[in-house]
Amino acid sequence: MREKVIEIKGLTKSFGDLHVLKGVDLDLYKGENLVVLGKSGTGKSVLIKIVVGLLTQDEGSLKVFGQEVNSLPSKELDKLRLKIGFSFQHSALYDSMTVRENLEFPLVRNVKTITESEKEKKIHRVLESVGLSQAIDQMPSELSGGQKKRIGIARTLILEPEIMLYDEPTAGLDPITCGDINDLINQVRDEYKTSSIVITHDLTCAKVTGDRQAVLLDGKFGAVGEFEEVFHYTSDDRIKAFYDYNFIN
Ligand SMILES: Nc1ncnc2c1ncn2[C@@H]1O[C@H](COP(=O)(O)OP(=O)(O)OP(=O)(O)O)[C@@H](O)[C@H]1O
Repeated sequence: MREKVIEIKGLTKSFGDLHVLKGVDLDLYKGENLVVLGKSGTGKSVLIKIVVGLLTQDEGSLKVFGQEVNSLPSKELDKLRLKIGFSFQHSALYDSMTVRENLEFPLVRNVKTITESEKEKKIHRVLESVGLSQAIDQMPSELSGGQKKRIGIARTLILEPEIMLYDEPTAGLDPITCGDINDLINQVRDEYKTSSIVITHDLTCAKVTGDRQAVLLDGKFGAVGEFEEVFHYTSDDRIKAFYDYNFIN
């Protein structure tokens, strides 16, 4: 049986009278890219924030690597968080730092004992992985939107997380650059053996990167499965509408 790296059961989350998650069940399997789709405001980011511990659920269970996150002591929780890389929508590079310094930052902050040569090795490896070795001494302002996304992904990858969370990785990019980022997401899965959740509104990104798709509808996952299964054989008008309004290759 395939190993589950994240196991979510009956998760609920409300903000006052706003019931955002109403009993979410979802599993992430080792080595897969799982795409999470859903209309704006359906709670995709809330779900991801619960997974990384930025928010706490009201009810339900969240296990990461078999450990119930809520019952972990804070030291253990910190260790677990290091295994999860969160690639933000706005890659949030530090504008006053070079690419090298941006990549060094998470290492210095999170890895207590690291030698200069180990640091250099890691920086060069991730830059090579994202195809931007030549940008090492550039400032973020000198990079294109797609290059900034790549460096953002490199900065997350440098800690070698076992789980990657991508929040709208192709938002705001032209279709060609979107294609490059989609390829990179698949390359990261294969090269770093990551298990990933990809949040997107972009169905081309979903189709290209997703081993499985999960559609969040009214606080629960309405459909989970392979792309064809979810979008071509659905009888749910909400999922059909989602498909019809997207451009698909
Ligand atoms: N900290 C918070 N306090 C109160 N309400 C919140 C909070 N975080 C999220 N919400 C609400 O929860 C709902 C879901 O928000 P969320 O950001 O998860 O949506 P989303 O599906 O990621 O949307 P989008 O696709 O537009 O990013 C929204 O109505 C939002 O206003």
